[in-house]
Amino acid sequence: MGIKVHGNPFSAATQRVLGTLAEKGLEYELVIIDLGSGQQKTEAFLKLHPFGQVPVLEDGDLKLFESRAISQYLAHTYADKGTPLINHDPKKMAIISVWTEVEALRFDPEASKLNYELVIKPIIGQTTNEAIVEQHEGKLAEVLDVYETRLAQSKYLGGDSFTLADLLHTPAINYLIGSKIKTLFDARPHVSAWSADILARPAWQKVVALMKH
Ligand SMILES: N[C@@H](CCC(=O)N[C@@H](CS)C(=O)NCC(=O)O)C(=O)O
Repeated sequence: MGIKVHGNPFSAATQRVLGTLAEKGLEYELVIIDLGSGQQKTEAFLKLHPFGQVPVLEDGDLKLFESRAISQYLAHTYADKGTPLINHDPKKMAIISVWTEVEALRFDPEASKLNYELVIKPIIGQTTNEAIVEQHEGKLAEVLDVYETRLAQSKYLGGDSFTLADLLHTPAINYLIGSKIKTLFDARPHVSAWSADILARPAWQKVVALMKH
């Protein structure tokens, strides 16, 4: 039995997993879950994901949820395939882990709220709350100041090469860059160059192509 992803090509969390699979050059089947109709909350789907969200990964008899845990699993299990997203040296891996934690705990809380207000709400016919945007824009700017300093010293967040630490950011940055928040990236030359670099990767472009079908 091959790899199966239950998700939606427009979901940033699903895209994290699809981006990892693409970097690893792994074949998979994407089972589309219709989030608009609430398919993720059906009894059948709750058996795969107890919180009723996407993505879910099935690899043989292993079933996983949480996109970052799935990406970690793929990076470790298929370490010798495609792009090496982790490092076997414990110190180098620790630095990658610092930045995967920063993504989850500092970057994403701001980025996902901004994406909800600026990207998702217009799609689902709701009005953007500008006060919420302003609040999280300020917080994201503070986070990106730290990234600017880091990326002035290191080509990628986790070190000299592209790793999971960079990859996990790609879906949210892809959406943010298409919104007015792009100015926060443009104002920081190293962040701007890094974002352009990770968005141009052929593996990410494969994920983008799935949104156009
Ligand atoms: N921390 C989770 C977040 C998953 C998540 O928020 N999924 C969204 C799509 S990006 C979802 O399923 N939304 C529908 C819902 O919550 O009902 C992960 O990284 O997998």
